[in-house]
Amino acid sequence: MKGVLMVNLGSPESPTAKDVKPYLDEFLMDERVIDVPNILRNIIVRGIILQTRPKKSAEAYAKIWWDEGSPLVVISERFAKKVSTQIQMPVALGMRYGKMSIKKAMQELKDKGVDDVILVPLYPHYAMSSFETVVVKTMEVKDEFFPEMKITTLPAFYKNEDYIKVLSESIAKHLEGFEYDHILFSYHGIPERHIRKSDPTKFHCKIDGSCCQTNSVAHNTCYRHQCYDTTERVKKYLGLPEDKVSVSFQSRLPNDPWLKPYTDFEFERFPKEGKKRLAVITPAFVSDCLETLEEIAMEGKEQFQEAGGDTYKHIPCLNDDDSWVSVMAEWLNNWEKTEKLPV
Ligand SMILES: C=CC1=C(C)c2cc3[nH]c(cc4nc(cc5[nH]c(cc1n2)c(C)c5CCC(=O)O)C(CCC(=O)O)=C4C)c(C)c3C=C
Ligand SMILES: [Fe+2]
Ligand SMILES: [Fe+2]
Repeated sequence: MKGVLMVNLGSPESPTAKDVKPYLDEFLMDERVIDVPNILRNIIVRGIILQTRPKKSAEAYAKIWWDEGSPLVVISERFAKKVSTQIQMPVALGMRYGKMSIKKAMQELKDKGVDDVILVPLYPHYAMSSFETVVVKTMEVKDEFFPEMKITTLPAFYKNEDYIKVLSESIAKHLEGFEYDHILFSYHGIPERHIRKSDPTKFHCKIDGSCCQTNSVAHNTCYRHQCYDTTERVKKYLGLPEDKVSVSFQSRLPNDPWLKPYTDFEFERFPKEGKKRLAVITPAFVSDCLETLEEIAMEGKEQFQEAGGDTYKHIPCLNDDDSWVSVMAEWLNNWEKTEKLPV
């Protein structure tokens, strides 16, 4: 019997340094997130980052935490539940990091008689630190604990027409009545090195956009290409003027060059260029989370207004929007016809 395994990133158990520390430890010790040799990763993560970051992160989480728990987890649960009412197979939700593990979710499916799993990484774009690590981890869990299970995966849906339509229409709805000078598409950043590592041709990706018009298999795994592609498609769908839309990348750790332009630098720049009414959309995430609710909706607004900006609007992620739920249900109900990740 078929069943659906949805996987999102995960969150700490509570917004306290005590719970943030083990969560960040598991997350940042992932070799696809901090991709340096194990000994060096140990030094960077355990010797440096985890010495101070858990306290700072816990304070940030506390600002956005809901009575029901972490927004990312609660929203993912609502989404999975709504989708399950529109399809004829069991749905389980797992997280790549933290206590709501992929193993627990797979066990839940197995207990319901599922042996044919549709894996849905809840990321629109492919990155080794998001989509790829979910697929690899799920395969490891399958091989170790559920060898009899078959797994097929929904590919990154960044250019899928149904997705672009619901994303665009959600943006349009939230923009109603908001006069803006500019719309910023702010995506989660990744180190530039990750783009080169994910390029199967090893020479295509130039990280400056000059390669993106040349057809290449590299685009199937190029996070930067896919972020710009989503933006172009939404721009076209909504007929947004070229000069009123741009892309940036948020959230980075020090030392490495990360994808540019950096979102916080853009917040400083726009008011100086007369762009004083700003809307920000965060399409790397399907669910609102720390990175959108704190970094963009709170910190970003403050940075923009301190730099001379006037009105500011963070457009929510798709979350458990009914049209988005219907699109996902449609993909799953028509799984035979839905595009699958090649194995
Ligand atoms: C090397 C570090 C990181 C990479 C690479 C990275 C990629 C990446 N992350 C997401 C999605 C999310 N990240 C979130 C939080 C978060 N991310 C990093 C680091 C990297 N992410 C850190 C240290 C944190 C924690 C924040 C903090 O403590 O300061 C979240 C939010 C989680 C939540 O509970 O709300 C999401 C979602 C993607 C999609 C991605 C690659 C494209
Ligand atoms: Fe992240
Ligand atoms: Fe490219």
